[in-house]
Amino acid sequence: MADLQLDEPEPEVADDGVWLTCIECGETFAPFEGIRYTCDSCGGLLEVRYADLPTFEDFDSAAIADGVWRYDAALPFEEGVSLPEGGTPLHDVPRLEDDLGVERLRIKHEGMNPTGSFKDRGMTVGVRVAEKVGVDRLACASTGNTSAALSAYGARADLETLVLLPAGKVAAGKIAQASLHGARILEVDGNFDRCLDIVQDLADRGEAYLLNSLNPFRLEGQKTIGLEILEQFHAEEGAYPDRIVLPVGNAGNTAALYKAFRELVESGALDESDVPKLTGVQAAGSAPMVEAIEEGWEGIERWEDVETIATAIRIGNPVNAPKALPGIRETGGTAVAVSDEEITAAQRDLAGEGVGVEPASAASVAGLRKLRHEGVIEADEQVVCLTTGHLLKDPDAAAAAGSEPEPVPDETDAVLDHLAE
Ligand SMILES: Cc1ncc(COP(=O)(O)O)c(C=O)c1O
Ligand SMILES: N[C@@H](CCOP(=O)(O)O)C(=O)O
Repeated sequence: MADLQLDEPEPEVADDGVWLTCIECGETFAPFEGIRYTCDSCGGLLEVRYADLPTFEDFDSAAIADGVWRYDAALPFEEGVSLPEGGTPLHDVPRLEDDLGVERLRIKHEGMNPTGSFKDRGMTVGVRVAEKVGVDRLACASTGNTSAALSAYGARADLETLVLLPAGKVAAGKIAQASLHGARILEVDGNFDRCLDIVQDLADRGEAYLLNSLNPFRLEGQKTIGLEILEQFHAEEGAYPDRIVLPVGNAGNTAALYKAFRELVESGALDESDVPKLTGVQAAGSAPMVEAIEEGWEGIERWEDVETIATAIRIGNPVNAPKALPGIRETGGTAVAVSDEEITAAQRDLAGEGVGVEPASAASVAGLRKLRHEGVIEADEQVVCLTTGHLLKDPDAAAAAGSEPEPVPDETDAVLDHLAE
């Protein structure tokens, strides 16, 4: 990794060893005074910085199952608004591992979080910050999972929650969650990126506290995915994974995992050579990050028209691209686009090993298959695929990918006859 950029001296604005730094111009800000999501001077993305960076010994609670707050030494607080979250399984998938022909394949299933996706890890920190800075209303744009998580954590904190969703493009389970947790749901006649434009406008006008991944505190919670993978994999396999393959939408996870690894390298806990290669997967119908990597561009170009069965990653303007593109490049990773057919096939592959995921999550395994086929990922690699959301999030996609129920009469003999057919 060329430039870790984490070694700046603690600025005067720091609060208890925590501050915000602009990744573009380096300006620093007090973390909890005033509300800002981007740099006042240049509009660049902000990153949370710490005077003390942790080593693995600082993660001292008893078990991985303790989840996000096991990693409080890497976070701005000792506790958050918690349901609780994290501590997700790292599944073995022996048949898929064999079929794909890699030395080791494990599945980090973030669908096992309280609202069924990794977003909970970000919200436990983000909603805690909302409490600290004292806001009346939380808001997000969402392809579904962010809204489900924000609604639940907003309800937990007893804060008003507003979610803006692209009309007709959000899976049923996610709308049901936002609805029952009591969020006000606005269905926008436009795609996710337009919803986020509007939420940013609302936030700039002081109408709501934005809790998309543009909010740097969200990514602090999501860092714990990377910390957990390293600890779990090392405990069970005796080494760190060579590569982490993950679906990419707004590119928050790619940015968050990269930051987790940079901080560990900076503290001396992780050797640079042990940092896993971050490998992003997008749906072919919404792949601006893949385009930027393939073309060698410094930044992405926004895609106005996006379409995919994986509605969670139907995103044409990934806001975290300035943090995530270096994450992919500096770790020696890559990015690949997969078709909807490849995504559905991977969803079936995972389900066949008992791991139920939504389409966007299956993109990681589809991407691994494609890169393995192309020889980019080699047979001797130890790989973790991140599956980001639970199968029940999108029951329609699951039913369409699965088998049809077979009608039978209510007689045992008739059932046996049917089975014998
Ligand atoms: C299920 C699921 N997978 C993957 C993603 C992409 O994650 P990121 O936006 O962090 O790239 C999202 C949302 O963006 C999601 O909801
Ligand atoms: N897939 C996301 C899109 C928004 O991502 P965020 O991480 O910026 O909140 C969703 O579930 O809405």
